[in-house]
Amino acid sequence: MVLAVFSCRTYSLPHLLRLGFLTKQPLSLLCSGLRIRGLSVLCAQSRKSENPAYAIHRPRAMASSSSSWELPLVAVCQVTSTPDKQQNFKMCAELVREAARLGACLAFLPEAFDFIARDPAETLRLSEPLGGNLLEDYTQLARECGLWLSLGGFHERGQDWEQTQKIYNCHVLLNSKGSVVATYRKTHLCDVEIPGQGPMRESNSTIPGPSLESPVSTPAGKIGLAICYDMRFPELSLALAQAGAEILTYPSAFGSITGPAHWEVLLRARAIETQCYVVAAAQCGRHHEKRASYGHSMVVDPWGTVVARCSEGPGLCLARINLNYLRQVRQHMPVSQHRRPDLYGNLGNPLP
Ligand SMILES: O=C(O)CNC(=O)[C@H](CS)NC(=O)CCC(=O)C(=O)O
Repeated sequence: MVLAVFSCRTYSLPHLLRLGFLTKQPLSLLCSGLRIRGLSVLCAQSRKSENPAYAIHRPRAMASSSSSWELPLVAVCQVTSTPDKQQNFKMCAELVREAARLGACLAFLPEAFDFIARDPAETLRLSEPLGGNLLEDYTQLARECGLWLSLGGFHERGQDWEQTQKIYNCHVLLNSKGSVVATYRKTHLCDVEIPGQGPMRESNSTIPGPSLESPVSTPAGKIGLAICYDMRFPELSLALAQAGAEILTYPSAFGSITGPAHWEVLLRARAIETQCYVVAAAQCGRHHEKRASYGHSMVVDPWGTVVARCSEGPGLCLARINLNYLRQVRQHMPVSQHRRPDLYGNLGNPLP
């Protein structure tokens, strides 16, 4: 059951359908709702998913803002990657197409959306260069759907593959024409041993990226790129915010022990201290015998409120990005002007 409140506005039928509401609504109710001017219309939608394999969590209706429907809508996709690349693409493509149908201008996929392998040797074997078949498939998907894609962590064979035989964990941003607009290679690698979670030795297969990327303008706002474990380093998020980021992204494959303890706290802290939106698409469920992820993809607003979230299983959630709200938060509490680099130095090097 999804509730949507339309307040004090008249919407065209195609607009509503593009927003994804009312698609399963009896036409009579749909039309009666549309005819009423200057009134709030409350629509209850019970949506029996044709595909019970994943869940859709729609944005909360923003009854107080009559213009909220014009704000950019973003979709956060949650999947369970396995070593089967084709199957993973199928699942991701299905969610991206659903995101486009619901009116999203940008869809976020998690770290390791391409695959999660059983060991470093398999990771290296399955990896591809940016110019490979998998990225070509995503280029076509972005074009077909007409939306931007944040591909949260691609196992990339870089230019140095022949010498190093190691890869980069590369966050790729595609525009709606399928062109690569930006790449960021994960700079903090996750080499940790948490009791009960199984050791993570990312550096066995992966080289740390050499630099941060300047935030990128998208239809939803200026996006600062990061990946998963990077969220534990507030210096990085402050550097991105200082360089103009309005949305920070942390596509992730968070562990099942650190997840319940740290995931939401870290994401909300990054949002509050930078006064940015934070978007975190996550892996969920069991990838193979040896590995599982926490899920709970979410969008946090610049005040620290979780405005959209998935639960444990595959699916997507949606949120609207309101940059006026972001500016208000920054105006009311101008923390960036109160910083004291004379006491603790500049946090993070300035970006180019
Ligand atoms: O392995 C791959 O194929 C892709 N890379 C990952 O999944 C990485 C390294 S193992 N995972 C994390 O960074 C989890 C961090 C985490 O769980 C925490 O910070 O608590």
